[in-house]
Amino acid sequence: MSRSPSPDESLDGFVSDGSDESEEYRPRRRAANKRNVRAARGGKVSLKVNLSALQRAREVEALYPVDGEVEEDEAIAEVEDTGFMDGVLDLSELRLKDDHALRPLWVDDYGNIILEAFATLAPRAQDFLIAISEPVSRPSLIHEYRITKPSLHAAMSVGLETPNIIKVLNRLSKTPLSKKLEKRIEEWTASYGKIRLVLKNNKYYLESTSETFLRVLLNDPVIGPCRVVSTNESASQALVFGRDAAPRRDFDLPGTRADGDPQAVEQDGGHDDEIGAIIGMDDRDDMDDDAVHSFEVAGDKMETVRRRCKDIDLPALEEYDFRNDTNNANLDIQLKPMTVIRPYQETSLAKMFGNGRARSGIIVLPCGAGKTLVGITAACTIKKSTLVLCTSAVSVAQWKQQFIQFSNIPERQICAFTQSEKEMFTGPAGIVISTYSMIAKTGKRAHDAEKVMDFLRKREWGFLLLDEVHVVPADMFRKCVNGFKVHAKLGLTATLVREDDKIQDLGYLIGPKLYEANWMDLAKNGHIATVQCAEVWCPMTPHFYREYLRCASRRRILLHAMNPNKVQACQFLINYHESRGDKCIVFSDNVYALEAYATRLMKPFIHGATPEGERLRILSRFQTDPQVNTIFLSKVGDTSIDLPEATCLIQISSHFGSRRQEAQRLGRILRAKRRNDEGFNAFFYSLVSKDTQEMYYSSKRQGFLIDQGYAFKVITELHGLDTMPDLVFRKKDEQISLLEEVLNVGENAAETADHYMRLNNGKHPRRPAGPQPPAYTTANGMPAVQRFQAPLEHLSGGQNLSYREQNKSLNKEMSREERIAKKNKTNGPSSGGHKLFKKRRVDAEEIRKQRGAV
Ligand SMILES: Nc1ncnc2c1ncn2[C@@H]1O[C@H](COP(=O)(O)OP(=O)(O)OP(=O)(O)O)[C@@H](O)[C@H]1O
Repeated sequence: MSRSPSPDESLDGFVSDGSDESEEYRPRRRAANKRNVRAARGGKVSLKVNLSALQRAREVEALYPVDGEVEEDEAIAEVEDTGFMDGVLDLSELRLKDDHALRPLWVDDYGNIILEAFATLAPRAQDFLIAISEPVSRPSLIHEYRITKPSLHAAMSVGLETPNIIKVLNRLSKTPLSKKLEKRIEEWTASYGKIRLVLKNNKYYLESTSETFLRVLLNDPVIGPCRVVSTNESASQALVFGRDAAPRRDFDLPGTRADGDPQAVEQDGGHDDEIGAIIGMDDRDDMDDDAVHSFEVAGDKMETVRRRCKDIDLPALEEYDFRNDTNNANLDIQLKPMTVIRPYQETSLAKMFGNGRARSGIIVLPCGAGKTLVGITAACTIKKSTLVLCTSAVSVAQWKQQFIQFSNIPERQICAFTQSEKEMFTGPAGIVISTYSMIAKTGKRAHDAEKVMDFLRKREWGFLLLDEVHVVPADMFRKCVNGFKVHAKLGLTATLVREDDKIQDLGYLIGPKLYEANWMDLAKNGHIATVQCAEVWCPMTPHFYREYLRCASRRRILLHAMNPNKVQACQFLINYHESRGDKCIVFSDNVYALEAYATRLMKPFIHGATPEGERLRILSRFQTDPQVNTIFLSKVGDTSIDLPEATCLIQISSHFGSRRQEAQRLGRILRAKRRNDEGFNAFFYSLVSKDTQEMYYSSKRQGFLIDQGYAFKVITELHGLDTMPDLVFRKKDEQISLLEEVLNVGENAAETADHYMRLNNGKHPRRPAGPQPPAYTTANGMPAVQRFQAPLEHLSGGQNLSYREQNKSLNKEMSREERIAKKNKTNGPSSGGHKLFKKRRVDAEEIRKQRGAV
């Protein structure tokens, strides 16, 4: 029987790298290997990787159809580059090592890696893989990773060296690493760290210890012209800039250990130092021993310079030696003594400050895992002026509140720059929090806003914090990164995905991904809630489906959102969960559907047009009032709404295939207060109208969460729904009335379609496979004429009395109630209401008194 090593055990003792194997064993091994792979394919260990490049390419192609053959070529090129073919990672030709059962990895020539997550060594291997590769998919038993150029650069940036990467990978792999992969890793890491981009005295310089590399940049047709040539300097002359101080290795965040200390790694066990090194040891100080050559580059050309450096495989390293920065004033900020950061927050920060400097990059943590505190701790470590950019004014308020809650920053040193607040700090250093749109605004600004912008542009910032960093690649926002003089940048996000291909741009706009937490691990440790996910299939009623097949795509959105069976399913789930004591959020992207559902089911709702005061009132009632257990939210609630009371989420209409939105919505219940109760589960339901395009989009949306290890169950029947009292739209004529209403609302009601068309460059979505609309539609699928036959009373709502009766908005009810309560409070219980009734009340009081006297 094979011996199971303990996780801390050295790999040296029981593992040989297979290179000493004699030729005679090979055929047998190959056969064993093939058997193993066959067994794996048929049994527990499936090597069929569902998200292959080709499949992804097809999915993207289906969503964003592009004419021509270029795409196919690109897909094939990608397949060749990644080694995937028809969804299968072919490892059958590889030779297994003797003790392969003890090793947790399968690694192919292209850097595709499968981790057996159930193996004893899996936790350590996982730490290593997160450092050197991109997590692709991490369900419960088998994880998939991929080594890419940026992932290797990220590994180098946290102090790993090429020989160590190859050595550890080889040790953990069930088969010897191929020479091809070794060569790839060597090539991809060869030029890393040769160039640095530094900001000194408000000017950017490209630096290198090697004059040769610097000359390559100087002579480059793109970077060369970005150089700022001083009057007394010839264009070909590289300027010797001086020596940099040696990097310090003390990482002194409150409550953290000295990760950069080599002794700490030794104490971990000297034999395991290569794996231990990923925690933050850094031996790269060769750049600091030699003279540094540099030249200045124009501040407004930073994006071009960064991108070009990446393209020519000389990525510019951006590290900020904040401890030795005497030019910028220090900010007196530190975490409050009672603030304790969690282990994963500490690990992510160790990646940023592992060598005593601040590395620019991106930290990926699930929603509700506390990214804000990670950002605040980073700011407390750098202790220089900090600029925070987030997505909305609500987030600005939350960041400010959390800075004050977790750190000792005085309120006057922290300012907000939004539509309504235009503050500037006094003194040499401080913190400014603003939104991307505020900064990215083009055109003329108000005088006070322009003054603040001037204040922001003129100074040097020690630290730029970018919340929800996935928005940055959008054309509108990328200038936020380039518009300021910044030393260190940290991007925070839960979902490093976009439906366009711009996410890669973050690599040169911000920096490499420094850390990505595993959602399932955080859930297991109680930092976020455990969620049960389900997709509820709601058949379309015959009337709705007939119209669905006839209508243009914009109208279809409304039809599948307003499907009466879906409304019923929603009502059933709300009732079920409210009776269990859950608090529910129902999400709908479609505002028309949102209002219609909420008014029909008598629940409050919030969307873009809901006034601020009403929003706050509804949210506070949801949190505190046992009578208000369900609210309806449009996409305004996707991010930055902190409702730890919510334990159940129902999605009735969503924004096409957005994986990010699905994850962000799930994030609303990951913060559930009750997450630490024994056996507690939060619930996430997606209601999908069967046999409509929603089915396709729904599976696409789930992609990201499935990769994080969530499993979606499909519910085809809700038991007890038929017998539920007060079930809405039980009668056929009610359903028909609803259909009429849907067909009669303006085109704008299908609001989400516009967004899709924008994404799709103005083209109409492709028709899904299946029944096609009848012949009276035009060539591009639009209906020539829209006719609907119905008796007059249907159109006038004559048959719709029972529907109209409940058609009141609870929002209005709630604000009326609250107004009365407020008046009662100020005027005493017997007063309030209209003055006419006040008079009557006084009269009634008189009469009562007289009766009492009798
Ligand atoms: N170490 C910690 N100690 C105490 N509370 C914490 C800690 N980390 C996070 N929290 C709390 O957890 C909650 C969620 O944190 P936060 O809002 O930063 O999450 P997030 O990751 O930014 O989520 P989202 O992506 O949804 O905005 C907050 O109430 C925050 O105060």
